Amino acid sequence: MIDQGASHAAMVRVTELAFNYGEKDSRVQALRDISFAIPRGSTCAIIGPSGSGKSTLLYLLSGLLEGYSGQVLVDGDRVYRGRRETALILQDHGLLPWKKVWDNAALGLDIRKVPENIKREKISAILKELGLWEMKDRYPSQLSGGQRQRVGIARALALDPDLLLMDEPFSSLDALTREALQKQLLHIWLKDRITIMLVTHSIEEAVFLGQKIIVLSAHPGRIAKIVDNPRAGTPEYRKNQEFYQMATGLRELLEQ
Ligand SMILES: Nc1ncnc2c1ncn2[C@@H]1O[C@H](COP(=O)(O)OP(=O)(O)OP(=O)(O)O)[C@@H](O)[C@H]1O
Repeated sequence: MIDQGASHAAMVRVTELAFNYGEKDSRVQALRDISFAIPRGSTCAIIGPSGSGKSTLLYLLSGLLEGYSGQVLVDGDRVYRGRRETALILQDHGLLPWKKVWDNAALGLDIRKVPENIKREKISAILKELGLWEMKDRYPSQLSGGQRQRVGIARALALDPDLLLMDEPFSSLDALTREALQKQLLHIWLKDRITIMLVTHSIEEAVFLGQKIIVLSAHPGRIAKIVDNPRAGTPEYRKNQEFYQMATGLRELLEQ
């Protein structure tokens, strides 16, 4: 009998996932034997060396990549391209340079033809929450990297996602801006309890944000370890001894 209850408890459930790019001679085995479950409303960081399949895994979870073997369930259903409640934020934020901050943030709602009054209310609230209200009439070229990233986050949140997938969202930012945005993300998570999965190269970021940390190894990408990190998401964690122990343990694992 299929255990429906167990499937639904997890927001994301991946079982024996494998994925290759290309065919025959040009085949690249990107992922193999990947199994994990992410509880609804929790956070997960995916970390691993270059080429270990982190981005590939995120694209599979978003439904952008198909042709995998194994099972990928999102909210109990087989993953599919265009799931409305899944938001994917890529490294370049995907902002349109010719549109102002307001219109960039509203893009997803425009595509979905959301009525003007609802759109206005929603975008106003989100821009204010993310500290972008004063910049609503600027173009992306007139923003800092951190502000641009926040517009990308605003656009994603406007769609009321239940699953937020982020590919190295803060990698191009300086340390202080990065920490400020990490805190802002936590604030949103605590308020809305969205399930968040993010790919990162930063061990500290993974420990600070990921209640579960999936560590991948390379060639092909496999799970090296899944670490439970229940204190992630608490603002004071970064200053704590446990934080350093967790980060040191992960560093040793990645250096093996
Ligand atoms: N479009 C593609 N065609 C063929 N091979 C690809 C393609 N995209 C990625 N790969 C290969 O698949 C493997 C996993 O790539 P992926 O980008 O998912 O890794 P990653 O862990 O995100 O890497 P990085 O940390 O460098 O961004 C790598 O060996 C990569 O060369």
